[in-house]
Amino acid sequence: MNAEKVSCTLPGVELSNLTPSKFNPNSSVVWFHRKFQVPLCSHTYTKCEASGNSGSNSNNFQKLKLDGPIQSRGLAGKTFCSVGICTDPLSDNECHSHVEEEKVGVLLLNLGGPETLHDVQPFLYNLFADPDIIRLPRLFRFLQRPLAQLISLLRAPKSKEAYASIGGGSPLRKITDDQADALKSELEAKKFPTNVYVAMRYWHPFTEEAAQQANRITKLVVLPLYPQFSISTTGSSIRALQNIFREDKVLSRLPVAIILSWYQRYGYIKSMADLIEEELQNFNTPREVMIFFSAHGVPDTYVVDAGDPYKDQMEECIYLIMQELEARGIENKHRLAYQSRVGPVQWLKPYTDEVLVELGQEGVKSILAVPVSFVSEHIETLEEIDMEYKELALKSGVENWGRVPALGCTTSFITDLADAVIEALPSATPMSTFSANTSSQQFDRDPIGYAIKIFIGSFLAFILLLSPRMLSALRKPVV
Ligand SMILES: C=CC1=C(C)c2cc3[nH]c(cc4nc(cc5[nH]c(cc1n2)c(C)c5CCC(=O)O)C(CCC(=O)O)=C4C)c(C)c3C=C
Ligand SMILES: [Fe+2]
Repeated sequence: MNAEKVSCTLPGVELSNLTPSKFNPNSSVVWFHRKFQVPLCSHTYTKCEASGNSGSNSNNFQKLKLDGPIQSRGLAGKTFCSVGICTDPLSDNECHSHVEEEKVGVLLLNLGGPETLHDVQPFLYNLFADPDIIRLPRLFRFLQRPLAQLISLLRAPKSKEAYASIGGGSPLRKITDDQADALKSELEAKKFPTNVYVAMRYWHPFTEEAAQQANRITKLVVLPLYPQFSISTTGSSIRALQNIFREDKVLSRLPVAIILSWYQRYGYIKSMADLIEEELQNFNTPREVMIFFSAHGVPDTYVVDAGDPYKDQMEECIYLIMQELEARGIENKHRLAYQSRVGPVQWLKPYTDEVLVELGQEGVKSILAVPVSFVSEHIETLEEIDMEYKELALKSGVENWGRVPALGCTTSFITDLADAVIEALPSATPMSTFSANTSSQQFDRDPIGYAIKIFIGSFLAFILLLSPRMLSALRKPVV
């Protein structure tokens, strides 16, 4: 493959083999995430730049001028952007000699889910105790754990009901284990023997357990099972990893390559288009079906204040899938909406439930739902989409409903993930060490002060949570 190469060095990080998306082919600018110290797709941030680069969006990102424009390139009619990872697979010979003496590991990052109904409340506690999920101002961070305790207790009955309706637990662990096995086999078939580990953020096997297994390897590729980057998902898991790696003598020196997002990879886009094309055939009049992408939402402030690239990446992802479908002569109408909001704040709009009602009222008769932020079946596909949204759509006048399955272990998809791992390997460097002031560190320094804060925090959280608005928001349908 002959890609135009652009390379440039920042202290500790080398950017090489950058390939831009068609959105920004002549740019010589790459946006660099301060916190993760990893370069991100240049095109994702063109909007920040266009808006004068003065908004709070730019806070987390640092602009890096390259020594020449990133050249656009065509690859079977597609263009890609995989800034931060090497996008040029090495030739077979090179790959061989490069990796034979290494013991390479792949760490799959995922959310995790309760395996039994008994696990639901502690799982919810872990989720809400994550400062990347409930983002409190620094002054109120001491409220995090008491708030998590209260919110998880309040939400648990509703969540348990939902998990009960899909068989009493989340299928996420089993599916992720299957994906890990499939990826390992695929990498072996490509002559890249690796160990593949699973690191869940909020349930077993926890990130800490997985990281310990990575102790015996010489190079690690971190691959989130989220196609698009969000602070609340990939960002949170990487923060957890960085905390673990910083504390460990061996891990802190381990060369690591992090794939921040891969929604723009052609293998993924093609696999999604294949699923959609196949599922459309189940309708009597496929051309009249509305392709309805439903993405997991995040609170608005993530994007507006914290510069989360999630929304931009989601929109580009949908654009790329629709381009691929158009290239196959499929020109159906499509919509994107965001599901699974929780709590009293505003989330990304439009909301899935509201759009479904609108579509029904507008006379749309056939809808194909496409879950797009996740690659496994889970509670939000099996319960929220298949049960709640389907019922809502049918009640609103829609007559024919279908849903695209999650990618799971689809061969073309796993093959592409394997390619992403191989391409990322050359960019592995020891993880950067940024300092995070976690509450556990605070406990170590000042246990009495910490206990007082927890007590006051619990009290304030209790009052806050008893407000009628908060109560009803938390009891809203499943997330
Ligand atoms: C890209 C995917 C996801 C984003 C972004 C995300 C953000 C996010 N989620 C919550 C709150 C909850 N999420 C819950 C479950 C859940 N979330 C995702 C994915 C994303 N979340 C998945 C795949 C799952 C299901 C896991 C499983 O068990 O199958 C839950 C628990 C379920 C429930 O009680 O409704 C909560 C709560 C927030 C607040 C958030 C962004 C800030
Ligand atoms: Fe979620």
